[in-house]
Amino acid sequence: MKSANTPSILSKIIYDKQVEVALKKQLISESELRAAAMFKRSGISLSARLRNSDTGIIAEHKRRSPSKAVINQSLSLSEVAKGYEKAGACGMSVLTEGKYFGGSLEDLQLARASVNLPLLRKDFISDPYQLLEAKAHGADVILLIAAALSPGHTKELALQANDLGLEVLLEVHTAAELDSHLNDYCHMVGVNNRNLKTFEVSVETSKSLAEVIPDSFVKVSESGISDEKTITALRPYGFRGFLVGEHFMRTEDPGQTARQFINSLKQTAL
Ligand SMILES: O=C(O)c1ccccc1NCC(=O)[C@H](O)[C@H](O)COP(=O)(O)O
Repeated sequence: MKSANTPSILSKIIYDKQVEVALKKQLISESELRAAAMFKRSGISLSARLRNSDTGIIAEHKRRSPSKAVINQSLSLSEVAKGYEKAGACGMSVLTEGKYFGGSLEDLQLARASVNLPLLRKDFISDPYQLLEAKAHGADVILLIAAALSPGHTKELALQANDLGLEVLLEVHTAAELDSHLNDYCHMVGVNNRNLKTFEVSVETSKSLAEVIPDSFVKVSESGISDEKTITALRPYGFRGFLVGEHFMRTEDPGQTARQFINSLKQTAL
């Protein structure tokens, strides 16, 4: 059993990420990142797409994870991205964390070159430098995880992201995190159904937090979604976005799996 002093997986990931960012800052300066062609690009709004969608799928590219180890390491990211776009996903989430998820910023850049979907940089962000990286590699949205940041830090990063033309998805696990961290620079609130200490997944987490998320923010349910019924059960709670990773990525053709999933959702929306 873990003692109270055992660092959680989230604090380990954040610590490693901060070390990595400190090294990267020595290799690539902020002004080099700002000089990237992508800096001139106008972002695509994921929140607007979710508000106007009957299905609301944000399809994720995820090779492995702390909870599942290997999911799928043999796919072409470009083919996965094109498959998701063809399937009718509202947006794509690209895990750019390397050590625990097997992703990279090159994955984000390749996704940008492959599709016109809004792209979420899914990573563990605690430094403004990472916002510049996200913009320079073609992201439209960044994730801020309340459990990993103080409320003040969250607000600062969200404001800086907005200044770069990036939308913000704030991830919460509890009503207390929502209460302390939500600010006007966020566009979407993602309720993570995965407990990052035990890795247990329960969509009840989304249901229980739905009513405390103000309607001005797009509600997104994240993790552990593997059937259409879960989505039809979450819609009456006001959820408009559904982040799906493993369910698509564990198949040989994630785009095709996403297409069947989205088509079946469209049938139920009729
Ligand atoms: O997925 C994990 O094991 C994990 C562990 C620790 C921190 C974050 C983690 N996942 C990131 C995500 O938020 C999910 O990739 C995303 O919500 C999709 O979840 P799923 O559909 O269950 O793959």
